[in-house]
Amino acid sequence: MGVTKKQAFIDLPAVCSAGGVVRLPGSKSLSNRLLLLSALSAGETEISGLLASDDTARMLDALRILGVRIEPQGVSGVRVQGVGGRFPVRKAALFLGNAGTAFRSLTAVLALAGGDYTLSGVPRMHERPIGDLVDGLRRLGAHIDYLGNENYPPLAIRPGTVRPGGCVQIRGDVSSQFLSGLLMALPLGGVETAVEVTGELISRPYVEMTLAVMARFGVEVIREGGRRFVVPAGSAYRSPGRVRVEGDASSASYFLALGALGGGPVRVEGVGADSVQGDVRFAEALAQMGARIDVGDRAITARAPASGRLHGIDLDANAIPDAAMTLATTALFAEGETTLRNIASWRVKETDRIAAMAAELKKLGATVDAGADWLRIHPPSGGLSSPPEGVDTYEDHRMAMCFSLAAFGAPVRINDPGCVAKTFPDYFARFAEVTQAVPVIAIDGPSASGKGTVAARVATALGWHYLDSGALYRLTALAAQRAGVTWDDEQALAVIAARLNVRFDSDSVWLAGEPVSAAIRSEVISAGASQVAAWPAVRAALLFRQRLFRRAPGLVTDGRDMGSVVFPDAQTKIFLTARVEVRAQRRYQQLRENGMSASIQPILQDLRERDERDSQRPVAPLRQSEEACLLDTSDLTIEQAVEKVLAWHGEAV
Ligand SMILES: O=C(O)C1=C[C@@H](OP(=O)(O)O)[C@@H](O)[C@H](O)C1
Ligand SMILES: C=C(OP(=O)(O)O)C(=O)O
Repeated sequence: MGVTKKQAFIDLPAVCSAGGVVRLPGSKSLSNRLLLLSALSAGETEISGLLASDDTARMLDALRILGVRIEPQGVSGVRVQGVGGRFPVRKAALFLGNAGTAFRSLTAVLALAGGDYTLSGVPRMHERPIGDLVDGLRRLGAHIDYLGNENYPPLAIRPGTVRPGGCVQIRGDVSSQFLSGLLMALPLGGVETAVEVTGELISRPYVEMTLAVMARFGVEVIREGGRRFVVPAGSAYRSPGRVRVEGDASSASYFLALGALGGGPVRVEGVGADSVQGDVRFAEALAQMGARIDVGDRAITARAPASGRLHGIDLDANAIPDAAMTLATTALFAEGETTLRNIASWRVKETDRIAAMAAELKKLGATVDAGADWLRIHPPSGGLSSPPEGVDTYEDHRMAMCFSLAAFGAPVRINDPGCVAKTFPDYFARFAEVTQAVPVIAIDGPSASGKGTVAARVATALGWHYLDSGALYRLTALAAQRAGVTWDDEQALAVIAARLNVRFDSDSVWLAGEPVSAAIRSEVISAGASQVAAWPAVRAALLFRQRLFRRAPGLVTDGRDMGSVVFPDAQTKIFLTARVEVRAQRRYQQLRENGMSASIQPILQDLRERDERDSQRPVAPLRQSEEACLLDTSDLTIEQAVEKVLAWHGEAV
């Protein structure tokens, strides 16, 4: 289940359990720090386990433009030829996307580098503050101009009279990346410089990570209390030769949550107890919610609580701003409310994450309260609702990944899923590997083949849900007729299909509160259904609607494109047919039993024409897909056909 960058949405099936092993992609924060310090070092550095994503691509591109030689090595490694503190290219324009870790650190480094540089990013990057860092750098004598709004990128950096030394103050309450960037840049000055943080220092573990990475490259920053850091005279980066990037602890959070929600165990490999990433402490928060967690040296495992259900928590999440987002969607399934505090930085990340999270959680039925720096989630009382318009992701990779967890409650449509490329391009494929979707038996076949009768009986036998997908097309035809819309008006029909107010119960179909089981079976509406079903816009409008029927414990569905288009991942696919003469005979008998007069010839003729139309139409034509088992019921009773389907299903599980 991969996604492309431009894909409008991905429909995640409802998930009933999760378990397995995930080898984590490299840490974004470590990858970009290691790349930068390798480039600034004397000597060559081999980095393995590097993250391949948009954020690291922006850093790699920038360093190459600055004249750093970087060659790929193996599957996920690079060899970086360090420049010994001086970039060969003294004038360049750098585009840094929405990579905070690249933008902030390169601003600091280039401000002390003595060249002419412009730094820009995507529109959202230009809304993410950088004033506190620029102020700190200007105090050191850097020459930086704002090219757009004051205190925000894009920036122009010119050679200044930079005199590191003494003590420079920097604010730490908007982003820790300002302090991290400044600290990483100061060894370029060569003289002792102290940095003093004013205001609160948020996201502190990321500063610890910065100090750990600098130490690995030979620069030991001296700490004096919690807010003063001294970069000693004569500090210079030296390559450690080889470094390996840990797995990304923030990316681990989604899979650990899956383990906690879906039974588990889910084991993430690549981070563990000795990690330098603060986000490993997400596992503790999950344990507080009741999950069973094992933290090993290089792996973490999560399982659901013995009681089965997580419970809400009240947490100061300042130290784990990224992974804390995962708690917000995990909270949808917890007992009681969850409050996340001290998360003001969420407002200036890829989007205003407090506002975005609140808006989308509400769409799923949660009650949400939010303040300037906190968020409280009350899980939906009557089960999750799944908005047909999809969950919006605000060009924020973490929104997309967090909301994949909603699939534990209902099928969910995630809009713009390609935004995960910022840190985890194959996220959805990995998600599919460790989750077990609610099973589907998809029965496709031509008109009057008996597939509906067989499917409904199989559903009853298994205690599963049943979807007669053809009924949705019939309902669209009927609703259109009632609204005075003709069956050739594709766009108007699509609007009707999207807004169908329909309810199925055990033996009736309801349209806008009125029973219509008989009305939708009339010959006129049957012909209308076939006509409206040929319109691509109608099929698109009904796609998610059909997928919404996939709920635990399972779904049996019949139609024309159930196995090929609507549920391509169905566990059991059947193409159910019968000779056209047999189908005509069955339809004839059915009509007679219902007291209608009928003769066989026109029925036969009509079925032949309908077969032709259904198999020739350009959108979702009726044909047996390769994986589908062929069930010819010409010489079978209904009971025999049902038994056959159940037997095939038994083999598939
Ligand atoms: O230094 C880093 O690598 C990061 C620091 C954090 O940002 P803030 O310090 O802005 O909270 C975090 O959210 C970001 O994803 C990565
Ligand atoms: C805040 C994030 O990114 P950035 O490094 O751009 O700040 C993030 O990855 O959640």
